[in-house]
Amino acid sequence: MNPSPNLFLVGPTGAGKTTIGQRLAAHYGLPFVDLDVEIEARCGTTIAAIFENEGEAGFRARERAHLDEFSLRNGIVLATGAGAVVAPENREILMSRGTVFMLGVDVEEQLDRLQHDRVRPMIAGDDRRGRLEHLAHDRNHLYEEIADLIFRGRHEGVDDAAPRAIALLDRHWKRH
Ligand SMILES: Nc1ncnc2c1ncn2[C@@H]1O[C@H](COP(=O)(O)OP(=O)(O)O)[C@@H](O)[C@H]1O
Ligand SMILES: O=C(O)C1=C[C@@H](OP(=O)(O)O)[C@@H](O)[C@H](O)C1
Ligand SMILES: [Mg+2]
Repeated sequence: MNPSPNLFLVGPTGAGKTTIGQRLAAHYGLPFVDLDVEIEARCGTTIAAIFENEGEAGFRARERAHLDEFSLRNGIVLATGAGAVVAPENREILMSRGTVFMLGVDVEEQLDRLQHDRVRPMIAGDDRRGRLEHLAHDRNHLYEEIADLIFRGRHEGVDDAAPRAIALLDRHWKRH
């Protein structure tokens, strides 16, 4: 059972916050919220269009407001976007309002999983490898800093990853 109010998924793009998050929510019988989906629904447009029309700063402002709102719910599984941890106030919100579960993944695996993805603005354009390496350098230490527990992704399908993540969480909750 989940003794803490919320479960927050953080980690790099393509780590599986959205996909594994849904599996975790279904397993524990908790509502699932994906911050990016909520932002798109509320704004009536796509993340890519928000970046285009308002710049990254506009998206970050919306991300901050949505995180503040949804993290106040009780007993949800919430998938953040990979950049949500960059703002210190967001890290504070995540640490103080739930269990922070980091899903890790390395650049090689990200390139493989996201090879057909054309909608994520932070990795759009040339030199995707370089962009991912840069993001990893800037952000990985922030995920690790706020994480209550860390799941290390490997080259495996979601059907193998999800039960591993559940087993890790179960062990964590038994100890806390
Ligand atoms: N072992 C795995 N764990 C998580 N996602 C995986 C795995 N293997 C493949 N994928 C795929 O990687 C893609 C990116 O996952 P996604 O949930 O969108 O990541 P995030 O929300 O963290 O950016 C999805 O298409 C997902 O099906
Ligand atoms: O890396 C980032 O800053 C972003 C990651 C995306 O979420 P995923 O982590 O689900 O790709 C989404 O929030 C937005 O495109 C910005
Ligand atoms: Mg996602």
